[in-house]
Amino acid sequence: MKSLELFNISGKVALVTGGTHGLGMAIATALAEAGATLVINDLSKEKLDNAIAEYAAKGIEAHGYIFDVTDEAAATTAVARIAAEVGPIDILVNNAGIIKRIPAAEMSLADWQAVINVDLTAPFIMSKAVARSMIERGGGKIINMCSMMSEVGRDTVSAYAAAKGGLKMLTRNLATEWARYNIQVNGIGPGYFATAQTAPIRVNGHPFNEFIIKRTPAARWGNPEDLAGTAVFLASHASDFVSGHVVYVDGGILASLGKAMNED
Ligand SMILES: NC(=O)c1ccc[n+]([C@@H]2O[C@H](COP(=O)([O-])OP(=O)(O)OC[C@H]3O[C@@H](n4cnc5c(N)ncnc54)[C@H](O)[C@@H]3O)[C@@H](O)[C@H]2O)c1
Ligand SMILES: O=C(O)[C@H](O)[C@@H](O)[C@H](O)[C@H](O)CO
Repeated sequence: MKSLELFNISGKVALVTGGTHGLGMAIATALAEAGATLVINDLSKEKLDNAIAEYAAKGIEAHGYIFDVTDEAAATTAVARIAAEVGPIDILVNNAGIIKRIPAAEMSLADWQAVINVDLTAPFIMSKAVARSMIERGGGKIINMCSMMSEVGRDTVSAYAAAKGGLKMLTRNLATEWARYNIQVNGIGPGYFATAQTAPIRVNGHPFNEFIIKRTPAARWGNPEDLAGTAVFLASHASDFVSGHVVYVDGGILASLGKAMNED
């Protein structure tokens, strides 16, 4: 295979959970542009309908399925329906995620568990739901959406950091168990990206907004499209001997200690 052909994923079925907007939509768009048949999921019909129209405007046909990724029975049923109606899933992107920014000492157990359920337990549920068919068919690709918080902490995001750190280790463990079946399990660790999730801390004049621009060596927020190349790489034959890694797409944040106040 010639090198660029390695990135062609024509004929593959890709499911992007929570793929109705933001980072999920950017990744899903990249996978569809590289040839994949696109399936997206989210919690509401309204979100799916809006997203399907947005994909259609880009010339992409997206198949939408409503289910909660934390509900094992619903997720397993949906994966079987997708296999019957669209085709068995070759590429799973565990993208659906939530964050609750609450100081640890004030966080309720219910809030903690909600974050762990969506950000850590659901990727386990979804990976398990697709694995048997991938094993039977000789391989597959699983991509987990990790975070800067897979590596470092920050005030107010203890549950999110625990989940995303756990997701990095789930990635390594599933990679270990399933490499023998030609299933590659990897993660993408986005730095700080301009999406709805970061909207509350991205407003002009907000100290965190200034901090991120200063703290990121590339001196900007990421645009969702910055993830496209990494997503296609990890979904394609180009990464067939790459497993258990998290690729950080962060404008250099993790490589850098940052600057002191007077070092501008
Ligand atoms: N935005 C960033 O800067 C950033 C950085 C690093 C990692 N991430 C991660 O990337 C992923 C996508 O981020 P985003 O900013 O686009 O998020 P987002 O909140 O904009 O979108 C996530 C989607 O997941 C859906 N979802 C939530 N719970 C669900 C459930 N139980 N079942 C099905 N769908 C559910 C939501 O409805 C939403 O549409 C998340 O996992 C997030 O933690 C985001
Ligand atoms: O409050 C926060 O610090 C942010 O929301 C992060 O958690 C990012 O969304 C992202 O996951 C970083 O990689």
